[in-house]
Amino acid sequence: MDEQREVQVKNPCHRPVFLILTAVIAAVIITVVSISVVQNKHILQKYKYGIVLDAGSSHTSVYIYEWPAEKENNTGMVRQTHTCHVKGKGISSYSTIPEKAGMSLQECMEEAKQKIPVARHPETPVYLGATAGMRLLKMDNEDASNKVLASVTNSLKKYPFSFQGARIILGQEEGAFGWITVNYLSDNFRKAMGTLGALDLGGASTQITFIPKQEIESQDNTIDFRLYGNDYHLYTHSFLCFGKDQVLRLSLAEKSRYTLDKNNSTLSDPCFHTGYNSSKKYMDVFDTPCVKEKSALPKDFIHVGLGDWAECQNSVKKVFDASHCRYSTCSFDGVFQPSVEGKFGAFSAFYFVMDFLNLTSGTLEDAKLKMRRYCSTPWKDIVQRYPKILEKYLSEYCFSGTYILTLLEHGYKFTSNNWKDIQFIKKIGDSDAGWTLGYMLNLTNMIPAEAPDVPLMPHGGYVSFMVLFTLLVFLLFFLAFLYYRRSTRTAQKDII
Ligand SMILES: O=c1[nH]cnc2c1ncn2[C@@H]1O[C@H](COP(=O)(O)OP(=O)(O)O)[C@@H](O)[C@H]1O
Ligand SMILES: [Ca+2]
Repeated sequence: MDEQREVQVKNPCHRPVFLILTAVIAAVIITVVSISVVQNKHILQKYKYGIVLDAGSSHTSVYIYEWPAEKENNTGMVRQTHTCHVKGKGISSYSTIPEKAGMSLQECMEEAKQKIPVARHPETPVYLGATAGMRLLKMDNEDASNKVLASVTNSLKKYPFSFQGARIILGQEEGAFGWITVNYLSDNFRKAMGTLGALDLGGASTQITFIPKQEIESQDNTIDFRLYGNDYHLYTHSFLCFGKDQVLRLSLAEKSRYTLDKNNSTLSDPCFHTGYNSSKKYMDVFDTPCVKEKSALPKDFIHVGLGDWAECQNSVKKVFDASHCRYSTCSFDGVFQPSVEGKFGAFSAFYFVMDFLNLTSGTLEDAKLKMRRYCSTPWKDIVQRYPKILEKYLSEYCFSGTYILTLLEHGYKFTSNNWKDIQFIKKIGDSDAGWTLGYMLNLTNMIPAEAPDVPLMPHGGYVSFMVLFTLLVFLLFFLAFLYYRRSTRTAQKDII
């Protein structure tokens, strides 16, 4: 008995008080750690979806976006999860059979139904934005353009989503929302450390948008945003008829005035490869409001290539009218433009063409040299080298590349010095660069004017802090206990 009592005195860990204390501390640690892990962590990650149809002049694409429901206002949370390219041409090509415009969207919309969870269908917004092809159709035949819009509206209403409207967006919106997209995806709004200008090239129009250093002298070219607590004063301009397909028509129309042969049936063109020879129709050139002066081309003509880059550039330059400007500086056609400033993202056809021609890096001089070489390559060699590329695209790359270099250098006034500031991009992360994401973010109010309140520390940091803090408390208890034990032993020894 005496021995047992002695052991109990020697080993205070067996004291009930100590055991209870240890249990309480352990319980406290487990509780604190569990609470910190669960706190702020969402039990189920729910996703929301949005669908935007980009009804371009050449074709329509359907984009599906996804974002975590509870992080709606955090920048960079929305990503593109699926893209569907509608078969056939753009909706404006259905002007004589408008009912087919709506039908053309069915396949991609069925695909969207499969991709988005059924439970989310009713709350998923669907937007259709039509760009320059429909702007031109409206100029030409407003009734036809209304019928095409009615047809796509009817078709989209039949799906279980929340249809939010089909409309022709303004050129300024196309430019500004493209700018929002590239800056949102680059996380520039949160960082607030400078923004990326946006250059979009389509088939029927082209847009330039950036924050200039100079004052914006024309009201038509300004657009203001307040995003995440910062004010942005943008310069933007959309050039209708300066998309690459319309400029090709303009330049063919121009050439037809002086290069037709005696029989008026052969049109010689320095922007097409030697040996290229294709039968085309008068309508292919003149059936557009962009070509104002209709000339003497016959109903059918032969388009013949000359493969001469320098001559091609001379002919393309004629498309830019630099004869008048009522501001301190202009790009072309009397449009005000301040000096280009900062870095730019150039996407859509800027990317397709420059990527194909291998011109997405290097100097402006390199690009010109490569173009000279490429345009002088005979057509039969080009066809042999790229057997898988669609002939329509392939035959036009010499023209399109020349047009892009001329637009950037002589139109927007980029120079050899700031050429490197243009980045040719298709995607940023998973998402395509283009106006659609910015359009949806704006319409769903997903970029707030003021920066949302953020917790003091991120979730991971908060958990680590709580764990370390609890361990520290535990250690202090332990040290206090050691100190208590040592002092009781010393007291016992003193008694003995
Ligand atoms: O793979 C490609 N190579 C070259 N051009 C392409 C390719 N894919 C699309 N494009 C071109 O990109 C342009 C897209 O224009 P879009 O249809 O968006 O017109 P818009 O923006 O003027 O309304 C068209 O000129 C189309 O031919
Ligand atoms: Ca476009």
